[in-house]
Amino acid sequence: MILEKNQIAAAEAASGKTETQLMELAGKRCADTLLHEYPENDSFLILCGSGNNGGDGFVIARHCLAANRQVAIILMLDDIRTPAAIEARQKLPDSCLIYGYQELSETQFQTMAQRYDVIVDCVFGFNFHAPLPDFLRSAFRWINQQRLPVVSIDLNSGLEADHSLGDPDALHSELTLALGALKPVHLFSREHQKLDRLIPIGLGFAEPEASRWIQMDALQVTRLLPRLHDNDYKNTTGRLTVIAGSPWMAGAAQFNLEAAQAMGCGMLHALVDPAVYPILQAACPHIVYHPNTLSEADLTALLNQSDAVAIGSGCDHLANLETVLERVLHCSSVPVILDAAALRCLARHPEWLNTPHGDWILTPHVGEFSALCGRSVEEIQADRIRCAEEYALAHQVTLVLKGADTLIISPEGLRCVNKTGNPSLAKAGSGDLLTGMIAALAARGLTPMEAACCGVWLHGKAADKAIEKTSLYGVHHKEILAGLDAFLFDHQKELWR
Ligand SMILES: NC(=O)C1=CN([C@@H]2O[C@H](COP(=O)(O)OP(=O)(O)OC[C@H]3O[C@@H](n4cnc5c(N)ncnc54)[C@H](OP(=O)(O)O)[C@@H]3O)[C@@H](O)[C@H]2O)[C@@H](O)CC1
Ligand SMILES: Nc1ncnc2c1ncn2[C@@H]1O[C@H](COP(=O)(O)OP(=O)(O)O)[C@@H](O)[C@H]1O
Repeated sequence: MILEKNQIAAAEAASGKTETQLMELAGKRCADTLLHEYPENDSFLILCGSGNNGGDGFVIARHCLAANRQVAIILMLDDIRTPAAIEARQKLPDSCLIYGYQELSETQFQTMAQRYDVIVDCVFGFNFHAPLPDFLRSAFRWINQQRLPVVSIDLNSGLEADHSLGDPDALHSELTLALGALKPVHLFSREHQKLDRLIPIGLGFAEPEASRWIQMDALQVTRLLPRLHDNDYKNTTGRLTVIAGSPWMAGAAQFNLEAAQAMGCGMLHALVDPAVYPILQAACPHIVYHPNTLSEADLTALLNQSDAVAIGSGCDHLANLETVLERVLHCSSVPVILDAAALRCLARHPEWLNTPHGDWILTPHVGEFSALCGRSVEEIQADRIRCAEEYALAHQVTLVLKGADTLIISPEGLRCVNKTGNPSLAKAGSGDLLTGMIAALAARGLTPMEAACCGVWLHGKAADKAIEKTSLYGVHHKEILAGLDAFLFDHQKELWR
């Protein structure tokens, strides 16, 4: 379950518990987790803020003291502002060591931070808004530089709940305990590398009725995957046209085609530069090839017989890419998946986006997205959700912003952050496989958002399966496709009707 900041109050009210009761529950469960995760003689230094996140810290301190752990609290901000936190502070035993950060010298703070085994970060929770005040920034920067073990409660202090990042000096944690539900920022843990491990702490919240967040899992993906029927034949199992590859880059087309085939696409056509045709014919003999110099009428006829079109992977040296792309974008009534060179071409022709168009799925990595939206890579990475959403809504496209935590946004603003995959995918060619997979799913009749979410999830899952048998270094396209096949084989019964 994912809750945005403005949905939390409703979840809290629907739980039937008061703020104090929720804090007691959260604090107890966090303390139990800490006591379980860290050995008996480990001590805790709890950094508390002025809100309820700080209140959680007081409850945690009380339970850790009761378990005979060595505990000290540092009040990082001057006042305690919320009634529940004030109440939790009052319940602390007199024996609890409590210091005010402003009263400690820098050296005293640093000595304490190093003397305790674990720093528990209860400075800011979901109501933090960047930037960090300077006095905290220097403390956080120092803790991060020393790589001290930090456990963050709910959110790493300095991260913003609804955005993909927050302040660049947000605390880095080795463990974060997410309270009640995941917040959007938790989904970007690999992308911003602010936390190593996440444990959700349940508080009995119910799923919100309307959510913009789509969560994919094996069940959801197998529910969406097209079924094969006994009487199917090649034209009922997805007709896909792939426009890919060019001299010196034949492999991209091969990867598109092999991935689409592995995804069950029945009829594959490929429009390619004649120079790469002999290579592709040898690698993928089951495809029907056409030269990229096809007449306008023949290209239109080909598009009319397709259920989806993929264009751009490895097309960097395709002489007439611009003409072909313009034709595809304006004549095709079926979903078009744009990758790599097609995205760069689209960036040079923003006017194409501003005319009414069909279903387009754009699959940029952050560099390609930077060219498309005119923002710097740093600006996008600092707020991937906002940048991607503004673009998808303004241009009415399905956007697949690739990366370690690929973000998918529909033209209506539905969002999905993918959690499958691993760094074995950080290799040239991985994106070409993804394009083939999404395109095949779109050709099989999934909506653009379904095809994108399913394709990205399966691509990551295939890589996760691949590293069960091959080293991270050694995974290449064959191992990924074998991983995909292994997943589909596991679900064979559900896919055959
Ligand atoms: N319902 C639940 O799910 C449960 C929630 N629980 C816990 O409550 C937490 C949320 O608590 P919260 O609402 O009190 O906010 P929290 O983030 O602790 O602090 C906000 C304070 O920080 C301040 N502040 C913000 N930015 C700042 C800045 N840049 N620089 C300086 N100050 C800044 C801000 O001041 P303001 O901006 O409003 O003036 C305000 O005073 C949540 O994360 C979880 O841990 C659990 O107890 C139980 C169940
Ligand atoms: N560290 C990672 N963890 C998970 N997925 C990754 C990681 N690095 C790359 N990927 C995925 O691999 C693919 C790489 O695509 P791209 O950068 O376009 O490469 P290319 O075009 O060379 O094939 C994307 O789907 C991306 O999300």
